[in-house]
Amino acid sequence: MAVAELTSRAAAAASFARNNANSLHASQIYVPSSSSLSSDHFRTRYRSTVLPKITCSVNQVQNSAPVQVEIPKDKADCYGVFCLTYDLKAEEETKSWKKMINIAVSGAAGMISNHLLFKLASGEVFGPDQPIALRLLGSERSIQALEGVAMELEDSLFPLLREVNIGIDPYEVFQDAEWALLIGAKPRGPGMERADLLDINGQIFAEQGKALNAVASPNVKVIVVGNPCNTNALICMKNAPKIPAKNFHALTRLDENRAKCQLALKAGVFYDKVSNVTIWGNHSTTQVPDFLNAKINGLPVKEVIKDHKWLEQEFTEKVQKRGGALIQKWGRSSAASTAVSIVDAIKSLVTPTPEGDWFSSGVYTTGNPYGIAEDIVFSMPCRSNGDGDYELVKEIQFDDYLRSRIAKTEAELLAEKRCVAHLTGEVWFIHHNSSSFVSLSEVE
Ligand SMILES: NC(=O)C1=CN([C@@H]2O[C@H](COP(=O)(O)OP(=O)(O)OC[C@H]3O[C@@H](n4cnc5c(N)ncnc54)[C@H](OP(=O)(O)O)[C@@H]3O)[C@@H](O)[C@H]2O)C=CC1
Ligand SMILES: O=C([O-])CC(=O)C(=O)O
Repeated sequence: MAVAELTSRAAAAASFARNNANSLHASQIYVPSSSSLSSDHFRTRYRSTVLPKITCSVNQVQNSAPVQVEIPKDKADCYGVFCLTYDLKAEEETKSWKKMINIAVSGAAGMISNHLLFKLASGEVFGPDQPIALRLLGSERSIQALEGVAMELEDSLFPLLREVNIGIDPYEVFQDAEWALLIGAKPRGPGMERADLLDINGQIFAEQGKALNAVASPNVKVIVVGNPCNTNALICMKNAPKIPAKNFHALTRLDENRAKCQLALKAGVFYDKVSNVTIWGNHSTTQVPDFLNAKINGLPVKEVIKDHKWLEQEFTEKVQKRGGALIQKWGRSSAASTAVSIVDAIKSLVTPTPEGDWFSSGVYTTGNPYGIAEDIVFSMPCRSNGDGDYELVKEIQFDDYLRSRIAKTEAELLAEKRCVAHLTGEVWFIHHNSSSFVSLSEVE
């Protein structure tokens, strides 16, 4: 296709391309054969009496090894308009643009991605001067659909979208990723809890953690969306020891947004008046939407909403169970609002947090100032100066109610962690004297 045939928006893309000719060649990755896994079996045992809520059915597990796949040369091909390479010379409008960033998205043919990818490509997330490359991960079952996604991206003529790669091998697709948005995972259906997905989805995040460790940018920021997202994020992090633990997030921003909406509704204000909302803990029905520290119009929520029983019961439960309520209505889990909340989560890391406010994210607890158990991924209040990193907020109040609720969600995450010991490299034993769980590190 000649540049002259492009429309004006695509022509703008072409002008950028001339300026960045070296990096502009997108490849579509077709991998016909499935990955090979090693069969290094070992056994892990669990006792349901200690952990009644989380039951693990994994008795025999496979250790995954790096995916070994060969990409036949004749199959390597770039995708449509993203194949175009241009000769040099910048045009005026692209001169001030930033260096392109690589964004990897798994589950790219799924419902959430179908909303998210177009927001990323539009510039809404990283800004109107930030060109991006999308690296889309699918599977053999979704490769056709992924091509459809790439076609729609092509047809949208986004000036900032410079490259699109699609593939089914995370070791290819995650190459040099600076952001990894890990969405691909089975969603729950009606009547299920998110933790019921651990057996099915946990392995995905072990494999993808290894791939990120091997090929992504060393400072890649990882947002895990696939459920149960906190423990999946922990699995991913443990399999990627070269990447700073602080870079891993589990998406709890949707819960924060839901909490803000319910508080606004009750107080009769627009939701932009609600701030300082923390979701503590797990993205599950034990999560704790914090109304003690939250504010409406700058005032403590408890001063504005006097019905404290409503806050403790109806409000809390509504936020905790919103995902399930939506599944009952839709027959599938929330997708559009999840995509919006992923956008919010990224923007919170790449723009400075407004003075005095904070945002929630599921992050690694080691070194946390709240006394929450170490070595889990727990939603906590964060602030960022906009460089992609964050700090935990120190000035937080606790009361007995908040502490007891936090303890419950903490216990659930510790139980989930034990269930996935085979995926995090930690092996747990039942101590023969005390009948309690001990980890290998405690035995040694
Ligand atoms: N943290 C949060 O706030 C939220 C998290 N979620 C979670 O996000 C995940 C994705 O949701 P959504 O995009 O709606 O789901 P979809 O079913 O639309 O897409 C999920 C994608 O995951 C991949 N996948 C991997 N393993 C499986 C499997 N065993 N069964 C089915 N699909 C699989 C598939 O892609 P492929 O074939 O290419 O691998 C599929 O396209 C789910 O786990 C869901 O629970 C949803 C809403 C909110
Ligand atoms: O409820 C689900 O399974 C999907 C989800 O995580 C949410 O909507 O919060």
